[in-house]
Amino acid sequence: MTTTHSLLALAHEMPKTELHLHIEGTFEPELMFSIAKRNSVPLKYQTVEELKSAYQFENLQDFLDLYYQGMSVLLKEQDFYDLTMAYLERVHRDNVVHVEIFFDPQGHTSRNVSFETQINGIYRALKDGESKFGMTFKLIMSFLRHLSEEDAFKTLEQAKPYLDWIDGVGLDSSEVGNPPLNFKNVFEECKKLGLAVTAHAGEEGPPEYVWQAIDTIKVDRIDHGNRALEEADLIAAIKSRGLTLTVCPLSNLKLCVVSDMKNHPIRTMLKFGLNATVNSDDPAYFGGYMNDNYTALIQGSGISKIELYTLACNSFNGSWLNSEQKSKHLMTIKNLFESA
Ligand SMILES: Nc1ncnc2[nH]cnc12
Ligand SMILES: [Zn+2]
Repeated sequence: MTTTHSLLALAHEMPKTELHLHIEGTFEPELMFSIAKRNSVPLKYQTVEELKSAYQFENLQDFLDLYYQGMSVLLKEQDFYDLTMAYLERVHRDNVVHVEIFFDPQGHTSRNVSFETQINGIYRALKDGESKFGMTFKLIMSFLRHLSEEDAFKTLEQAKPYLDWIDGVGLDSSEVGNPPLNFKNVFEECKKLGLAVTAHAGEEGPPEYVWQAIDTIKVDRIDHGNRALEEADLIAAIKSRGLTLTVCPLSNLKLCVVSDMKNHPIRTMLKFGLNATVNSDDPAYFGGYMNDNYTALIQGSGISKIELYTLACNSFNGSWLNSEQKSKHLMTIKNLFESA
């Protein structure tokens, strides 16, 4: 018999990949205070505890306001390196073996921190993480959807010298009122440049935004996708195209996208045959990294061993690893589940 205890052990032990992670959302208050101090940037909060007590959100925008405030202490290449390395060290302990991380260039260039400064720090940490932990990675540049498409094009120009380091592009920030359609041309250009494409859709925004992401932007993956479950035709379209959904349980709870883990839609997604995966989104703000997300799902929504196995496989299948790398990890997972 599979007990909750043995499922938790399996979930923690199995190799994992994280496909939906904003590096700026891994900024732990302790590190934020230490970087703020060395850069002589004042913070609105006096102590770590005071800052943490502000992490009460009623919706996505409440969180984004704090998220942009937090990242404003990142000024130098070393700051981006330290932020990224702290995340890699943390998730290495969760048996994460591959990461595909977002960064938000416009959140920094808007404060006169150059694209070069950001990417040099992030990429150097990712390369060091690869040598130190054997952790492979992909880097995804995300456009802020509350800004214009023109601004996104400017960012793409800044990225051009670094395209060898960038695997894909994403679309994030305030969803409602900022549909994927507004970014049709810039994503077309990104596709021509050979970049993979993903977009946040259906986190708070309506099913129509998910349609736009798949039909107009022609995404390779959907970030969140919760509200796709409101339309049977949309579920069928996502399924027939074999698109992966990068679902974020603790994020959904913290941002009131779901009211209780008991009602989390991930099991429904699996029942419909959708390729749902588990991810942490902004772990420093939402109360947990990868294993915490699995723990919350196992304890809260009662997922079974076969569902856990499907989630583990979906993550590698939905990653941008090559087929040989995928097969290697999938075999490890299969052996682990068979012997458990
Ligand atoms: N959950 C989220 N949704 C949209 N934009 C984000 N930026 C960081 N986290 C985000
Ligand atoms: Zn996100």
